[in-house]
Amino acid sequence: MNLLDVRDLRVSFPTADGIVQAVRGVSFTVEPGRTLGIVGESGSGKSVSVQTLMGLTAGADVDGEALFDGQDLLTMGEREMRRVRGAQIAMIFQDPLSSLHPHYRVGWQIIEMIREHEPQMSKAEARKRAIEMLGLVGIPQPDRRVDDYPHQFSGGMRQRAMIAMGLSLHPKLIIADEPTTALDATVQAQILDLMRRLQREFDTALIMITHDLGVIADMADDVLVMYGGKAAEESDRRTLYYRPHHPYTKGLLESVPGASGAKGTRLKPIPGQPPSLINLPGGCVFHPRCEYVMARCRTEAPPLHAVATDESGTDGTHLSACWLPRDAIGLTPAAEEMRLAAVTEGGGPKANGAATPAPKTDVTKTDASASDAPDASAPKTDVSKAPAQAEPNEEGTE
Ligand SMILES: Nc1ncnc2c1ncn2[C@@H]1O[C@H](COP(=O)(O)OP(=O)(O)OP(=O)(O)O)[C@@H](O)[C@H]1O
Repeated sequence: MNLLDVRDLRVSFPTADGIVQAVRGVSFTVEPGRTLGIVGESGSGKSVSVQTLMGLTAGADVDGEALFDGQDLLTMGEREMRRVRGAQIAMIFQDPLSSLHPHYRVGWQIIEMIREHEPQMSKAEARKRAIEMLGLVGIPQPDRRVDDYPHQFSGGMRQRAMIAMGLSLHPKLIIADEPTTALDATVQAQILDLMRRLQREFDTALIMITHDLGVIADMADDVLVMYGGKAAEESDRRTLYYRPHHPYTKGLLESVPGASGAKGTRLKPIPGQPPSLINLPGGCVFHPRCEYVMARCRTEAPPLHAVATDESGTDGTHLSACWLPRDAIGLTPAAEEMRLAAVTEGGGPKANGAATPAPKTDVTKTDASASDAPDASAPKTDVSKAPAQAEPNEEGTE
């Protein structure tokens, strides 16, 4: 049974400039003990999706359903939500100081959190648990460091302390939002390793939000690729890396060294910028940047639908929101031929390796003032990290 079942989540923010449609109908599930990686460029709606689940998007208009252990997080009262937050769902952020208060000792903060959720526990017992947890996450001399202030810890230690705090109540689900982005590569690898180890030990489910495909390759069982507030593609990690269907996923893989299943190919950044979430382009939201754009892409938004999982067809677990043929998966010459043939037949310009921005007159607007040209307020592309080893960490390649 799914631990978390998010259905058709929609989140928008009314602002002076217009309505920011941050999340536009996203569905995903997380099973106990498994890791869902959510990946996409800056501004694709990753953080807003999970913050909404935790009741942390004040002022937003929210719609949809998010069943956690059968209970809808989106309709939960604040009191109930406070019980769930921390005890059942823990959040780990990029900046540990967003969780650790600089003026209080690290251990005291962990102890307070434990006692808030388990008031029957004595201070001494809670302190013992805090020391145990700090030891478990690799803080040296935890019985002494428990009395340190956050500034006495290095960045990596603070991140470890936040993980210790997150895990001290043995939550069923951890949501980690770019947990290692601010850390150098060695510390990042140690922290990810630690999270994997603890996850196995406690059988915790994990949602890992990142723009770094290397982190996804290291950690995720399943992957949700987001673009413009929507799911572009969903599958298990291996299918995503070796048999991507959506041109956006393919573009992400081709823009990161070592991430693409095709060896020896040249790096190719995705041209253009993500769309403004106030003025979304009509049709497929990715079409202004897509090298395989066809006539219908400019007017009809493709639904997320099952595409081929491998050569034998679909098993229903590989979903993509793209009009290209269902069998056009992967980075092989045969798949590329299939895509190019579809583009020719579909009335698009011949794909020549460069994005072909759609002419403005062709675009069906989502509202009267909409423009397909990304505007200045559009977030910048930031899937730019170059992980040393960005392939799925399992044996065998194809
Ligand atoms: N409170 C808010 N009011 C208005 N717009 C918001 C608010 N919070 C987020 N947004 C907008 O929602 C969109 C999605 O933001 P989100 O933080 O989810 O993106 P992301 O994919 O997590 O990117 P990043 O990796 O940069 O955090 C962005 O355009 C952002 O500016």
